[in-house]
Amino acid sequence: MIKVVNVSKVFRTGKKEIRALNDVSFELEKGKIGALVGHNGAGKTTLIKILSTLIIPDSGDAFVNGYSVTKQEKEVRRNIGTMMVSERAFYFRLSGLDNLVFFGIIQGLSRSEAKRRAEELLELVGLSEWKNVQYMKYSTGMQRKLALARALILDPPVILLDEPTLGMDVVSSRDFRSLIKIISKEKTILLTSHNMKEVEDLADKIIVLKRGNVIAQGSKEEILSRLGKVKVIVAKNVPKGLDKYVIGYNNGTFILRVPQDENVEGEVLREEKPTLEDVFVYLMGEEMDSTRNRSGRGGWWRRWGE
Ligand SMILES: Nc1ncnc2c1ncn2[C@@H]1O[C@H](COP(=O)(O)OP(=O)(O)OP(=O)(O)O)[C@@H](O)[C@H]1O
Repeated sequence: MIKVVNVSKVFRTGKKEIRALNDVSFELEKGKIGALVGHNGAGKTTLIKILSTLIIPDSGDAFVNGYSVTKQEKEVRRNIGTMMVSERAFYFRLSGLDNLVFFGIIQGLSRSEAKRRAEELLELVGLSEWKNVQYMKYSTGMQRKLALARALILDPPVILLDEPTLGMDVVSSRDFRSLIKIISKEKTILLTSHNMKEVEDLADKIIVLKRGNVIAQGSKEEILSRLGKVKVIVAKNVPKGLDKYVIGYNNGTFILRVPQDENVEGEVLREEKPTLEDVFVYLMGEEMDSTRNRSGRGGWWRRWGE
């Protein structure tokens, strides 16, 4: 179980203050998969780091299996397995098996226990055939699987995964998602992702962060209910503020996926139920434009069309 209670975190660099998390609260029950979503810099990794006891919140507290991240760090560490996005801890010249045995031993297992557990986990993540191959020869997908195996070494009840399928090809990421589902039956899993299809496929609960604030949370159905239908429109012009809904551009005409009640002049091709991606774009508001168009000259399609 994970419980986050009024967590805030401000980073200070020189005179600049960045409010990475602002009064964030949510709960995730045992056996559930939670997904933290939000634009770049929304605060997802900061929250994962707080839950991993890598950084301390300025205020509020979070609980992992009932243990406080601010007061019971050791207990929290025994209850979590983490897989961070920038994974540099593995030894490149050691095999997958030797890497896992090493991490088992430094986490307190005897050599024989570590070997037994490593073999078991390599089987689980589908790397048995590659166990004696050096880590540096592993593909991105294999490296990520090994990182997941390492997170599971002590069989912790809570698993934290920061962008677990980043950089993986379609088949590997689908494979990895199946693995996450298998593991989740016994555990609480919190992951971050920018891939809305992945979130749709995996998450029992979705927590949407925007500039460090939780702006929506709930089941997939609850999040989807934030938006009525969407319409796909071919239009000659994009009304101000609706740039984020453009999905295509061709010879001076735009294709938009917009919430049904938005007023856009054009030909409506079809109306559809919204996807999570639609709701995400809708909820993110001007954030999408500011992250996509740093030039301030409008979307890629505008620049392309100029
Ligand atoms: N150690 C740090 N020092 C200063 N600022 C930081 C630090 N870590 C994070 N930040 C800032 O805090 C904000 C939240 O960052 P965070 O990495 O949590 O976002 P994120 O949602 O994980 O983003 P992304 O999707 O790009 O990984 C950002 O503005 C980031 O620049």
